[in-house]
Amino acid sequence: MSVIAVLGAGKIGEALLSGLLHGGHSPDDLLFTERYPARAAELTERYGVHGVGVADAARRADVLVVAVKPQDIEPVLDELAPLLGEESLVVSLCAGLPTALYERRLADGVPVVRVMPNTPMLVGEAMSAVSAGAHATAEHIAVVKDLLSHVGQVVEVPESQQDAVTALSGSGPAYFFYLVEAMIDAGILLGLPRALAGQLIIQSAVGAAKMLAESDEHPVLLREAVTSPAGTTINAIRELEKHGVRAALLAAIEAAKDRSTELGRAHEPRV
Ligand SMILES: NC(=O)C1=CN([C@@H]2O[C@H](COP(=O)(O)OP(=O)(O)OC[C@H]3O[C@@H](n4cnc5c(N)ncnc54)[C@H](OP(=O)(O)O)[C@@H]3O)[C@@H](O)[C@H]2O)C=CC1
Ligand SMILES: O=C(O)[C@@H]1CCC=N1
Repeated sequence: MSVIAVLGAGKIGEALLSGLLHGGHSPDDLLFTERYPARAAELTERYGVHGVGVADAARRADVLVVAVKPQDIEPVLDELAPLLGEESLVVSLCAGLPTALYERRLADGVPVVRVMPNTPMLVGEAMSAVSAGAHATAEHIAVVKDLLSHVGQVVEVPESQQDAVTALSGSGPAYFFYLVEAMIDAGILLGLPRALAGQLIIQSAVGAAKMLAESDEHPVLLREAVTSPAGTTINAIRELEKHGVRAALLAAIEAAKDRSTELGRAHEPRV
């Protein structure tokens, strides 16, 4: 099995380590780098995976997964540049950062695959989208797809769609958590105990997600089946429409896509 090093084991890096371990990877085949020794020690204790320096990771790993914040990428590229060659495989999870950035900064021919995953990776339910950079072959894509298939579903998309994917599925779990949080608050408003409101809404979300995943029916039809004539649901839907919730979602997701594009532009060469 290939050795995988996660550079920057924060929220998504840790989710990947945890997901891969749950998916059957051995801790001996995983490495990570972290800036602070206390964070590294915490991860080693939690997962039995070893923290190493970037040079060690580059030497020992077959696949280097970059999971630092886009704003922190420059020093990581400086460190990696003299260490990697065509036999390496770099996988970037960073929102907005194009494969061309890595290709400009790393040695000629280093293959790079851009991936947008999401945090349900922690429970083996990630949605990941992969795109090949200029030097990544079908074999590199197959390696990355296989890796990510241990922690959820994987699709391949043209890199030109990655900012939109980031706004939809990369950030997507946050929108659902936000809705659940607001709906639990509605339960509180109606006088229910918080624990009960939480149970009612979370199980409704799980059930609705399962129906969406397992039935062939369009979400509109699933919603219509809940919306009885002159019943309760239509009163709620009228309020959602009145408050522009659909338009708010369109605008919110467009704003997330714009930010992803902006994060990439921040690293374009100055002319
Ligand atoms: N969170 C999410 O849901 C998703 C995030 N992503 C992408 O993943 C990347 C990471 O995001 P997220 O996990 O949320 O962010 P975090 O800040 O939680 O994780 C980044 C980690 O990288 C560490 N780090 C920074 N620089 C270095 C370095 N030079 N060497 C080693 N470690 C370093 C940070 O340490 P320190 O804390 O000390 O700064 C931190 O632990 C981003 O690019 C983001 O766009 C993609 C999909 C989903
Ligand atoms: O908010 C962010 O920038 C990252 C990328 C997608 C999800 N979280």
